[in-house]
Amino acid sequence: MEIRFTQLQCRSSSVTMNIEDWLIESQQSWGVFSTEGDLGAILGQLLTRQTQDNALAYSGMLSGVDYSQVALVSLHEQQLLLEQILEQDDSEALGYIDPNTSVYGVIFTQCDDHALTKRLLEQLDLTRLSDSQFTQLSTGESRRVMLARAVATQVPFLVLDEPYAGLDVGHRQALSQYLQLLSQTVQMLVVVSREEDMPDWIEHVAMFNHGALDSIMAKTEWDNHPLISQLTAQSGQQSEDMLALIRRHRHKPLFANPVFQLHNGRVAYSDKVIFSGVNWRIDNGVHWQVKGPNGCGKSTLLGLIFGDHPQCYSNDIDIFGKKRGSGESIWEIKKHIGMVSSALHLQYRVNCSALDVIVSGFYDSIGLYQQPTAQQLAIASEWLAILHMDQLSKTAFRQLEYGQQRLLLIARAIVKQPTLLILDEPYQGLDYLGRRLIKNALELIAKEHLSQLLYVSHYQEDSLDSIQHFIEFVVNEHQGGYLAVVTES
Ligand SMILES: Nc1ncnc2c1ncn2[C@@H]1O[C@H](COP(=O)(O)OP(=O)(O)OP(=O)(O)O)[C@@H](O)[C@H]1O
Repeated sequence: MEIRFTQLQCRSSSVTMNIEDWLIESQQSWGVFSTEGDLGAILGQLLTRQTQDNALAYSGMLSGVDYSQVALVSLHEQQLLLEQILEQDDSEALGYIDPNTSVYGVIFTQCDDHALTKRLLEQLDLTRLSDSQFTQLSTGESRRVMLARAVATQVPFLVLDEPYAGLDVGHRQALSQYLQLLSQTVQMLVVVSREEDMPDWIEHVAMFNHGALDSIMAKTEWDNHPLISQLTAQSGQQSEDMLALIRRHRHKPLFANPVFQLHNGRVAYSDKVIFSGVNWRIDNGVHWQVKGPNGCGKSTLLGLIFGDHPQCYSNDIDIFGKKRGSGESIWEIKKHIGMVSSALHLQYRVNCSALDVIVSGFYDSIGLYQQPTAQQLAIASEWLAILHMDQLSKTAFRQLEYGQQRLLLIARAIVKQPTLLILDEPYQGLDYLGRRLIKNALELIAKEHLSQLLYVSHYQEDSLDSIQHFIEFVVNEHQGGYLAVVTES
């Protein structure tokens, strides 16, 4: 497909995309790097016209696209599929699991071809999850299923918006090799917001700065581009502003040690043990990073702390000086925890305004059902200004882009300055600047002990200097599943 953008302008809620002239020649694959705004979402929508009734308006010219021959992989698409399955889920009424919603099913329905489905399962390391329900997968597992689904459509052009988001190091490498092979037969636009996610095999890079196509270059030229260091300095200032806001509203909750303790933790689903023999003690003031490959149980472990995992009562847990299951109120515990995760993002399916989302952090609610105080509203408005979202204060959460939603959920978690701040892959969907901003802010929060961090990220570059304690899941050779090793650096 030969696609040409000429004097094209297109507006989304985060950014206005401007392209003077860009030619994607037939059989070329491109890497797209964007500093700000959800460029992947805009390009994806333009090239698929996926929302025909509500197609994204643009001025200028876009020629050469055969919309029916383009498939899109994005976090937004993933969220939509999950929502769709959850809404239609009548497995309880049916008394059996709908085969179309298994991993195999969601891929097979795209191609109606058993041999291709099996091949994709193997190529994307999904064979062992073939019968699992799509809605029960971990973040990295779902990401790979979304890729397999797109490839299963067998269209000649793929838009991959942040395809590496949520994948562990091993799966990122494997995916890069897989995409390189695929690029021999399928054209791709690979949109990334992390420098190191730009695939080595990509030959052409389009660099967008503040929404405008800034330059087109060979990959070697891009590797040494000076824009990156300028951007880093810019986001540093914004994070300082954020910290000033947090410091002003500082308060100090006190719990005796240990803040949390898990004795011989174990989580299993019928025939499958996820982890066992996990002992973990969290003391005051110590920040932790949870590590391990996709599917090892990181989110599950954090769910045991937060209290929303069904097996938290079958485990021996002490939290904030109380034994879990001893009649403690779950709300009393949640009051001291701020949480950001893909599961929470999926749960946040209410249609309140951007401002209300941040305010809801004071009440630990999904949506806002109480009359906030003037002070709470003022703090939430300051957060919106720091996130450059003050114009969107009244915009409904669900109308915002995935990355903007994620920024609001991060602010929602931080706003009450919880004792424990649980950040389970917080940067998913954030653009380059958003990620820098949040990472700097988290580093400062940790350094000043404004909250105690429990942190998950698969990227080495996301490591926070203030985190020196690690709990890492490794394969349990003897008993199956994973066990956890605690280390200090
Ligand atoms: N209800 C369930 N039934 C069966 N398996 C489940 C269920 N819920 C979760 N799992 C499995 O539990 C495992 C652990 O999931 P979890 O989300 O904790 O992984 P993770 O380490 O956070 O992974 P990632 O790095 O991909 O985010 C996954 O393999 C997932 O498929």
